[in-house]
Formats: sequence, C-alpha cells, structure tokens
Amino acid sequence: MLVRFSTKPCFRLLCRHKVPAAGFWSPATPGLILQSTSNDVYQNLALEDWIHDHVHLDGKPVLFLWRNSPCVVMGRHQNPWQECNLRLMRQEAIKLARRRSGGGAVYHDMGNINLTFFTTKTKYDRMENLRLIVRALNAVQPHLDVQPTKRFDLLLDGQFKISGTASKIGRIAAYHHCTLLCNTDRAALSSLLKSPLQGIKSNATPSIPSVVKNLLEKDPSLTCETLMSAIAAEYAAYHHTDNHINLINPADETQFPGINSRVKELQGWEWVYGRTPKFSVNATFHVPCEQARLEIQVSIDVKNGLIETFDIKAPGHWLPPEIGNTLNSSFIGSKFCPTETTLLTNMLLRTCPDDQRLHSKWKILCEKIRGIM
Ligand SMILES: Nc1ncnc2c1ncn2[C@@H]1O[C@H](COP(=O)(O)OC(=O)CCCC[C@@H]2CCSS2)[C@@H](O)[C@H]1O
Repeated sequence: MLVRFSTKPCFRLLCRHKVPAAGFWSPATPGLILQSTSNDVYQNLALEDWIHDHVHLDGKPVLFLWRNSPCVVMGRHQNPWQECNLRLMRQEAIKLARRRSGGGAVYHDMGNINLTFFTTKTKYDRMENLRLIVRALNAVQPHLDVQPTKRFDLLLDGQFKISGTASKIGRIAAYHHCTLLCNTDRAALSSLLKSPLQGIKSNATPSIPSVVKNLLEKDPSLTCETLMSAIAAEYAAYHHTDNHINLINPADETQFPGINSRVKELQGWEWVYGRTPKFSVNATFHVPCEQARLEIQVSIDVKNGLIETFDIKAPGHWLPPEIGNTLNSSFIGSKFCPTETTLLTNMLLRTCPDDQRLHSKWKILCEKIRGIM
C-alpha cells in the first residue's frame, strides 16, 4: 500500500473564510486526507470543528485521521457522572471530553483510530463511509468478517463492536466520525465507562453498552499504521483523489486561526461538566454512630453543573438541624465537583463553633458527598 506523507496542505484555497497561506494544496484535487500530529483529544476535537466551520467541502470531501492518548469522549447531551467513573479518571489522569456530536461515551487510547468524514450536508452518507472502512479492512485481511449495523456500529464476527459512530450536521457542512478499535486497553475501557453512582435521574442521552473487541485480537499482525494507510488508500481510490496523508498540527494557529480558543473552550469546566443536562441525585450514606450505623439521605438537583437544591436528611441527634440547614444552603450555587466541595467544607469548618465532634461528623459527611461527584 503506497501512501505518501507530507506536512503542509494549503487551507487558504480550501477555506470559506480568509486564512493565511501554508504549503501546497491543489484545488483540482477532489478530496484531501489529513492526519493529526497531536494526540490531545481537545486539540483534535477543536480541529474537527474548525474544519467543519471553515473549509469549503463542495466537491472536496476530507478524511481526517487521529488518535488520542487515553481519554473518555462523551456525546454532546450526556451526563459524565452517569457515564463514567470520574474518580478513577482523576486518579489515573484520564482526560474527559465532551464532543459536539451526539451519541454515547467511548474510550480512546493510542490503540483506537478515529476517522472523521467531512462532506457537504447533501453528500453526508454514514453507510457509504462504513462500507469504505470495511473494504479497507478486507484489503488488509480478507478473512475479517466486519459488517455495519443499522445503528452504524461496525461488528466483528456478527457480535463484537469494533466501531461506534456519531455525527454533526450543520447548515452547509457535515461530519461523520467513528472509532476503530485496533489495540485498545479493553480493561481500561470497561472500568472507566462504568459509573459507580446509582440514583441519578436525568434526560441525558444514555450510552448503549456493547461487547467490544480489538481487530488485533483477531489478527495480531495488524497495526494501527497499516489500518490507517489502508483506509487512506481506499478513500483515495473511492474519491479519485491523491493518497497523500497530509500531516497537520492542530496547535498551529497560523494554519488554523482561532483554533487555540476553541481548544480552551473544549477543556473548560463549563463545557465538559457545565453542559450536562439538568439532573438530580439521590444518595444514601451510612455513618458510624456509637456501635451502630446511621442512614443519611442526600438529594441534590444540578443545573448547568451547579447545585440548585441540596437537601440532607440526617437524624437530629447526629446532626443538629441548624447545621444541616447551613450545609444545605451553603452548597447552593456551587459546582457539583469535589474540589469545590473541599473548599466549601474547609471554609464552613472555619466559621462553625469549635466543636471537635461536629467537625469530624461534618468531615465524614463531606467526604461521602465528594464521593458522588
Ligand atoms: N473506542 C470505542 N470504539 C467502539 N466502541 C466503544 C469504544 N469505547 C467504548 N465502546 C463501546 O461502545 C459503547 C457506547 O456506544 P454508543 O453507541 O452509546 O456510543 C458510541 O458508540 C459513540 C461513538 C462516538 C464516536 C466518536 C468518534 C470520534 S470522537 S467519539 C460503550 O459503552 C462501549 O461498550
């Protein structure tokens, strides 16, 4: 498979808006294949949106190939507390991203390839793209049994999911992006995509869990690089275009003006957590009390990631009602987030009477509350 690499496609000739010139791009080429040099999920998602918003795709579809260091990418209308194990993600420094397309939450690492098919809205065709991937896979390994489903997943051997799809359709442009599991850490995938929380009520989009498999488990001689080259070659053949893979750096503000502010937005708490559809949590904790265990109930409403109502129900002999009320009202308006809860708790402890027993109860309670965030 002969795929040539080069680094500077010229976006000026492609763009709907004026951007600085860079490198080469033949306007006669009926398509373009790009590959990101970055493994940062926020930069790659920002580049997708940049291309969607700036590039003139009429008669020039674009295929963008990218891989990320370990992260979870949820859909635009999802609830991260419901979809993933946030505590584990923080512990392992796994990034969390919210994409602009809908659908469920997936895990990415360097063993997972992402493919984004950009077209005009009228040329948008997910099944055509998936069939192209299947042809590419069969060109590398004719014995692979891979089929697209009605949900636009790709299944290996009729049962194992190897690819999930999502898309964004704009006024003029559209993109279909999908994953391809080559050699992903499946243990990490399943532990990170499992929320330990019960008792969340929301209208957020739920993910549809599947049994997944890596293509390399089927054929250990495959590599992500071979598969990307095969897909690029098939894309070039199908679109009668050059099979150059143009390497691009999404951090390059001179090629992609405004990209860095898009990256910042995608990294921000307001986008990742604050865009979660309104939800409520009901949790029950047990706290030690003399030789017994007491039950404490907490109900929280969260809107835009901020606590809207907070109601803690604890036996009056354990937590004096006026302290419970202070806790309830002080949480209102703060972020549903453990760091913010720690700050709040420390501040409250400084203002409350110097009662060591109360302090320790308060700390236990706040630790439990942090545990659900
Ligand atoms: N990387 C990857 N690939 C395929 N399937 C996965 C992956 N990670 C997790 N899963 C499985 O899919 C379900 C969720 O399926 P569900 O159908 O709910 O969601 C999706 O498939 C969304 C795909 C989004 C693709 C985008 C392309 C570029 S940025 S992300 C999850 O619970 C796991 O069982």
